Amino acid sequence: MSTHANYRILAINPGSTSTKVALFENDTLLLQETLRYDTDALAPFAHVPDQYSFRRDSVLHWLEKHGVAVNGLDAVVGRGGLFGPLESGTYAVNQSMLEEMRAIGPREHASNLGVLIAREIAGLAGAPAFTVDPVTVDEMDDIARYSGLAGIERHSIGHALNIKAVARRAAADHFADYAELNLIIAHLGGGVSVTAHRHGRMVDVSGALDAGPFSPERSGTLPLLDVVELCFGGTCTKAEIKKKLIGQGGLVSYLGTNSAIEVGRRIAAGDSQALAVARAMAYQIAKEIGAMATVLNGDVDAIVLTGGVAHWSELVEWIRERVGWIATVWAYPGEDEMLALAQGALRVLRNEEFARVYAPR
Ligand SMILES: Nc1ncnc2c1ncn2[C@@H]1O[C@H](COP(=O)(O)OP(=O)(O)OP(=O)(O)O)[C@@H](O)[C@H]1O
Ligand SMILES: CCCC(=O)O
Repeated sequence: MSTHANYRILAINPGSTSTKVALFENDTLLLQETLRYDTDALAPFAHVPDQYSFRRDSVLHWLEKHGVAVNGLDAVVGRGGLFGPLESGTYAVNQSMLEEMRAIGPREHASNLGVLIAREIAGLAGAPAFTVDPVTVDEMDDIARYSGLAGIERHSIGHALNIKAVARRAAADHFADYAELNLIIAHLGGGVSVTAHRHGRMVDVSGALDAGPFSPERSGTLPLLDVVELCFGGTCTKAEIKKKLIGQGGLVSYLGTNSAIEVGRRIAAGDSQALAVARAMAYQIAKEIGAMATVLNGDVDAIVLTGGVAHWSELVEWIRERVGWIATVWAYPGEDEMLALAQGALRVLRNEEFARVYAPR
């Protein structure tokens, strides 16, 4: 029998067109929904922080609809956000975080709203607000920071929340501790992050937004001089170029869809272009995994594939064919970021971990 108290935890995960909400009792899911917003509903907001009240109200309405009393919550945990670089862990939401997440500018990202909404609802509940493994978790080795041009550094931006949760889960499933293993973990979602983990630290990250393999909707690394031409060719604005690279790159640019499921269907129907592009995406992912093997000096216990695209068994096989010689490949398809958020909060509520304090570096 458990000796723990029971904790009610609300988890909030804002994505570009939806906010996922979930209510947990400890790590048991009680309710979950994806609150989807029409393009029209978000269109009036010029900047991500402008969506704050609209999204907060949608979460409050959801709680009301399900008869969930706000003052019965023991913690609220929001996904974050493009903070400055920080260590992996659970953070108590503080003023520095709120200020950074309210800022308008180049670091706007839908997940920035997670801690803002969490802090306000936690305030109503008289409960703590947390965030867990934000997208800027940075445990990179210093050597990995060099880009090749003084003044520009490589940065650690990726799917840290799911990657860290899967790392712990995969290690436990194989009777090991994450801190004992050397792993390469690739999150294959709308964006792709390929990461090297040395004994529990994520020491290199391919860069989910602007580098690494192409993905369903991102271009990844591109030939630089062609990008310079694109920027100064006079045909696109800065915002259009960013959108081309981040929302309309990868599968979208080649095939007009960000759905790997749709690409699989086209291949099954004999579409040779879809097959060539999908094989190229697998090739680039495998190549980045190979690069991460060198980061770990070839001492790799396992390669872990996760995220929605890891459901695609054919693509997983194409990757395995190229990297299987490095280490065994474990597939953990999908993601459970809501559970990862709740578990991060729970570790702190149960005093298994301290809540970290964010201070911009
Ligand atoms: N069963 C499946 N077979 C093939 N592809 C799938 C399957 N399920 C989901 N996908 C693909 O996974 C991709 C979305 O992955 P996921 O849900 O992890 O991404 P996301 O949450 O939108 O973005 P990100 O993970 O970058 O934050 C889509 O291209 C989708 O078509
Ligand atoms: C940067 C990682 C999260 C995302 O895909 O936007």
